[in-house]
Amino acid sequence: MTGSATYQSVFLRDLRLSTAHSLVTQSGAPGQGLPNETPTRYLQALIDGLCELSLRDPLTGLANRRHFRSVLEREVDRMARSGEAALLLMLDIDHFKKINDTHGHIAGDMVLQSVARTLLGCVRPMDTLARYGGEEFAIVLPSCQATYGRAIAERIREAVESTMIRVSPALALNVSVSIGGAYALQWIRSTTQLWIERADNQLYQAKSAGRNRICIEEQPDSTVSAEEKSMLFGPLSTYYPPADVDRSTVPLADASGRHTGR
Ligand SMILES: Nc1nc2c(ncn2[C@@H]2O[C@H](COP(=O)(O)OP(=O)(O)OP(=O)(O)O)[C@@H](O)[C@H]2O)c(=O)[nH]1
Repeated sequence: MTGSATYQSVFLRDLRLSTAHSLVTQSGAPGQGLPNETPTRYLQALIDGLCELSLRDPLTGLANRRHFRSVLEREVDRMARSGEAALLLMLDIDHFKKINDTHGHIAGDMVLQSVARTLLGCVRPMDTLARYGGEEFAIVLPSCQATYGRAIAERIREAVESTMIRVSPALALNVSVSIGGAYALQWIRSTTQLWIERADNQLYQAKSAGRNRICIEEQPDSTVSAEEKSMLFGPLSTYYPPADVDRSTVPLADASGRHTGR
């Protein structure tokens, strides 16, 4: 569900360039001021604008779930190569149904937009913030040391809790969020699905423990031996150094983390 927008059936025969033009110019996406010096430049800008739109959640303007999943895939890949820690936070607005039920769906939408703005103010340009579902948001924080994760999540929790949201001239609301977090493990090839499940599991615990709180998965002990590491990384290589090469100087893994023998 994506807010209170009225959905109409779309007939392919009715789709016109002018429809795409209106969509892009009204969205605030890049390409909003479409250049018209040449047809090629115009069409390229229009396509760029449509591509940008396809990655965004229409209500909040944040990355949508599909885009977030692809960012997460890239992050898992990048992390397997660089070995830098990355944190995934899943956030859910507490008792959001009550807001809809008490103040109406439009007020609920305004709360979602306000929380999105608050979250945007808490993250770095390199982080990706998405609306993951109805009242659920997700943030992936690359290069995030384990010691900082809780402090960042706490800053986010406090920022949401302390923001008053004016939904009408006579009414301001404030909401809280529960946050679950998990680090991608540097020495195990994680999958995005597993990573999300681990963070979601922490979110569930934050909700169960009373809401408006943070649960971050303990970092498992990563001081594994070189031998354990070599068993964890990929298939065993068939490469063995020639007999005259000192085997102790041959690296266990290449720059991409691929096992190279020994
Ligand atoms: N206004 C609005 N409401 C939405 C949207 N998407 C989902 N919702 C509502 O979000 C509510 C989610 O309610 P629940 O899943 O019961 O969760 P909750 O009330 O926040 O309770 P807890 O998560 O357990 O604290 C439902 O009432 C949905 O209708 C949206 O785009 N706009």
